[in-house]
Amino acid sequence: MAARNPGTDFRPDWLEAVRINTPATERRAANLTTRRSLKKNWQIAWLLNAVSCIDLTTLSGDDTENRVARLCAKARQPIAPELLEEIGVTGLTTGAVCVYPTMVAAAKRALAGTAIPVASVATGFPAGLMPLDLRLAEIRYAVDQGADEIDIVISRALALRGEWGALYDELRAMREACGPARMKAILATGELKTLQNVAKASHVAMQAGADYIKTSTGKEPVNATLPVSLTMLRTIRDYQALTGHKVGFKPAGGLKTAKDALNWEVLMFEELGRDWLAPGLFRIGASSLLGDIERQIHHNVTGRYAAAHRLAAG
Ligand SMILES: O=C[C@H](O)COP(=O)(O)O
Repeated sequence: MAARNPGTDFRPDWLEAVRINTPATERRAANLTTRRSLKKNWQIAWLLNAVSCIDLTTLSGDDTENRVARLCAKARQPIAPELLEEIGVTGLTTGAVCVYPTMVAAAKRALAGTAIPVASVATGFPAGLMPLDLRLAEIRYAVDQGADEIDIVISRALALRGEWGALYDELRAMREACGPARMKAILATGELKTLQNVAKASHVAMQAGADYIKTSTGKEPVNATLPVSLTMLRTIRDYQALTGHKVGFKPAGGLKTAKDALNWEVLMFEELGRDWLAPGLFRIGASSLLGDIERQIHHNVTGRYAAAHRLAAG
């Protein structure tokens, strides 16, 4: 695990220095994913790495303890063992599981004896439209239930009004409420209107001590995109240059295909380097990505596509 980001005092001067060239960002994001083509063995390695970085997620109104237990079984054994045996891989798990606060205890029980962390969303996920004291209480509840990581949502209204100091204060209080649990700050970038706002919100979250910055809840009309991710990765790079602290990144929402996973890994590698390709600094938030990755690995290993029912991951 990477050392935690302690955050800094609020530094509005760092926000004022933010400059975004939107067309150039879009071009770079488009080029990055077309340039690199991965050979079969490398593709298997990158796909396995992606699995180890997945926050395997269920965030549905009809979640039950049984569904969470099934999700945790997949987190423990994300890829069919006979496939892994063929390529000599052991001990592969997902990066974490991610659930609602009332499901944390069930997830902890189902993952007992493993090192797989349980992440809980909190702070009135997904909209965050609750009084701050209730949002903080929800964080404390989830930590008390055993959550190792907390995925909080930012107040979009504060970002849209440019009230960055107020946003910093809220996020700092959330970071404190998290205690030993790592904090992932969800920016809900699809609702922030401009890349400039995305970059500024990223800075504020890191200054407040976020351990990861995360694009989306999965519930906005527009979730993770490559240009938004590129913008966030560059603020992570700036923040490291300014403070020496490494902050993680979590794209989330709508990532469903092996190709998506590879695209985001390439983006991480090109912009931040190898250190950011491990679960301590990279997570992929996804409820329905694992199945396609497993199909792709099966295809690369055996030369044919498996019928969906033959694979452990749905
Ligand atoms: O944080 C994770 C997201 O909820 C996952 O979104 P998804 O259901 O579109 O994969």
